Amino acid sequence: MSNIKTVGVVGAGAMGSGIANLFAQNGYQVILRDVEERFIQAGMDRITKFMEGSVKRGKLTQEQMDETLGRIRTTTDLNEFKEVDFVVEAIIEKMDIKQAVFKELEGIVREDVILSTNTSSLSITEIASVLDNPARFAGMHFFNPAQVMKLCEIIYGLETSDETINIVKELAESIRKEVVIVKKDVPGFIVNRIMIPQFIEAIKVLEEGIASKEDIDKAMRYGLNHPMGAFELQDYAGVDIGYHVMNYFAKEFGDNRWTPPTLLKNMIRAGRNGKKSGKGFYDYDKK
Ligand SMILES: NC(=O)c1ccc[n+]([C@@H]2O[C@H](COP(=O)([O-])OP(=O)(O)OC[C@H]3O[C@@H](n4cnc5c(N)ncnc54)[C@H](O)[C@@H]3O)[C@@H](O)[C@H]2O)c1
Repeated sequence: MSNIKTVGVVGAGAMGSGIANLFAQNGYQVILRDVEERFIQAGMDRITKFMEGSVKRGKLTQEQMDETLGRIRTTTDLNEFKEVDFVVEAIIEKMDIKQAVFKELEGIVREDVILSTNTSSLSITEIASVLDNPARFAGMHFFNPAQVMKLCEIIYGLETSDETINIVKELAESIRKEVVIVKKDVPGFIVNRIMIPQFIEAIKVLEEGIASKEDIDKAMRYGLNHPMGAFELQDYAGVDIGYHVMNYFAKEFGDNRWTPPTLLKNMIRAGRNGKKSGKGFYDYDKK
C-alpha cells in the first residue's frame, strides 16, 4: 500500500465534512480546508453532530469520537497541504474554481501526491487539463452522506495513469468503501447515468396520468426493492440538482431524451426543490 497517512480535504461543506470524518474515523490524519472560518465551523459542527448520533446509537464510543476529532486539523490556508499525502477536493461544482484550486495545489504538494475530485458531473479530463502532470489526477466520487453510503466511484480522466487509479482504489478500500472503476470520463459516470433516466421516466409516468406519485414510489420500493422511490429520492437529494444534471446531460450528449420534462421545469419555477425547501414532489413541514 502506498504510504498515505495524511489526507487533505478541500471544502468543508456537506460532502467535504463527511469525507474528512470518514478518513479520520478510519485512522488517517486529515487537514480540512475551506475559504472562511465560518464554513469550517459549520463543517466541524456537522461532523460532531453525526458522530454524536453514532455514539447515542452505540455504534461508536465517546473515546473513538474524541480520537477521530483529534485527527482533524482545520485551516483556511492551502499552503498547509504541503504535508499531505493525498488530496480529495469537494468544493463548489464550478469548473474554473476547481481548476484554480488544483493549479495552486500543484505548486504546494509533493510530486508523488495524487489529486482527486469528488465532482458529481464535471469532466475529470477538463479539471486535470490545467495540471502539468494530469496522470496523477482522478475522480473519487462519494455519495451523500459519505460516512454512510458504501459506494465510491473511481474515475479515469483521459490522461490518468493506471498507477493513480490503483492507489485511489486501495485507499478507498482502506476506508471500507465498495469500489467501482469508471473506465471513461463520461457525464454521470455509472450511478447518475442510470439514475437520471429513472427520474425522467417516473416523472413522465406521472405526467401521463398512468399512476399517482405515491404509487410510482411504492412500485419502485416493492417491485424493484429500491429503498426509496424516484420522487422520494429526488426530494431527498434536491429536485433542482436532478434538473441541473438533466440539462447538463442534454447539452453534453446532444440528445433531447435527457431534457427535463415540463412538470419538472414547473416544479423548479415554483421553488419546489425538495425537502430542503419544505416542498418538492411531496410537502414537508418546515421545522
Ligand atoms: N451533495 C451531494 O449529494 C454530492 C454528492 C457527491 C458529490 N458531490 C460533489 O461534491 C462537491 C461539493 O458538494 P457539496 O454538496 O459538499 O457542496 P457544499 O456547497 O455543501 O460545500 C462546498 C464547500 O466548498 C467551499 N469552497 C468553495 N470554494 C472553495 C475553495 N476555493 N477552497 C476551499 N473550499 C471552498 C464552500 O465554502 C463550501 O463550504 C461538488 O463537486 C459536488 O458535485 C455532492
